[in-house]
Amino acid sequence: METMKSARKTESGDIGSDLSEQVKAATKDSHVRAENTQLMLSYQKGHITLPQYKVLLCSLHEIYKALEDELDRNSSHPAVAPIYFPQELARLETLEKDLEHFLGSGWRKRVVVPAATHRYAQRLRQIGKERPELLVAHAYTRYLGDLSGGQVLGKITQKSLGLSSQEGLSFFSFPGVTSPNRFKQLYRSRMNGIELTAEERAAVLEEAVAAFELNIQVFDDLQKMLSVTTEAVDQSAGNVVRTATFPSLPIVGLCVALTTIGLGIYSL
Ligand code: HEM
Repeated sequence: METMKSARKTESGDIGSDLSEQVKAATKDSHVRAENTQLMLSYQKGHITLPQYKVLLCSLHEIYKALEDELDRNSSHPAVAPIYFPQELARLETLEKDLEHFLGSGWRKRVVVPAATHRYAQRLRQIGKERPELLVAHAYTRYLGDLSGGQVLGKITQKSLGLSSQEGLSFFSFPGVTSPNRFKQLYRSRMNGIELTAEERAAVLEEAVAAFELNIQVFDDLQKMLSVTTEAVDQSAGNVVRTATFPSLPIVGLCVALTTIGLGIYSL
């Protein structure tokens, strides 16, 4: 197997031959773009509202359902097994708990996601079937992002929504991970141990950039949905959350009655 020794130089120095370093370098610009989407900027300013957060949870549910279905199905694939940590990382159940908390027991019938979320989930299912070695790019993008920004975002969410307890915030909690930094190191070393041909490695790097792009598109789609309402509020010169209709949104089974959306956010 090839290990691709050619190192590129950046302002921060040698990237080296480790997959984890190469992925980080390849997605550096995409990360800056993701951080600077309007939705992420709003989130960081603490401008998230409950209706907005519910819509975000719906999209995350769709994404993690596809990601974790495919990781589970391919858990013994040589490029998946080393980075398969369902006990420590799985988010699907936490999202379901949070959705039930915020939307009630009928939440499954009330989820709506924008087209970009649907495309993201489709991509995950496609590579899970056709090129499972690319799943590492998606798992890296979501889970290492969750572990990196999760604690801070959890606190911002709690404050923004005025929640007095941790209820509804399971998504940000990783009880199986004692130290996110140490776990990230372990995860990177597992990534670095995956044997890939040069072609596969190049495809993983490309897929990681695509994974960030899919996230950016989800944020932008959510932002567009939310801005419909913002305009309505602006016009009424009030602070009341208005009814918003999104005729182009495909309904994915369940949903948030999108009758009350302000503006919104992400996760990492
Ligand atoms: C509110 C916006 C965001 C902020 C403030 C933020 C901040 C950060 C910070 C501080 C780190 C740690 C960097 C380091 O350890 O060197 C990080 C890492 C990371 N973030 Fe974000 N992030 C944001 C959005 C996102 C999004 C939207 C994604 C992808 C969906 C993402 C994916 C990642 C990944 C994969 C890492 C791990 C990088 C690595 O160590 O290889 N982040 N982020």
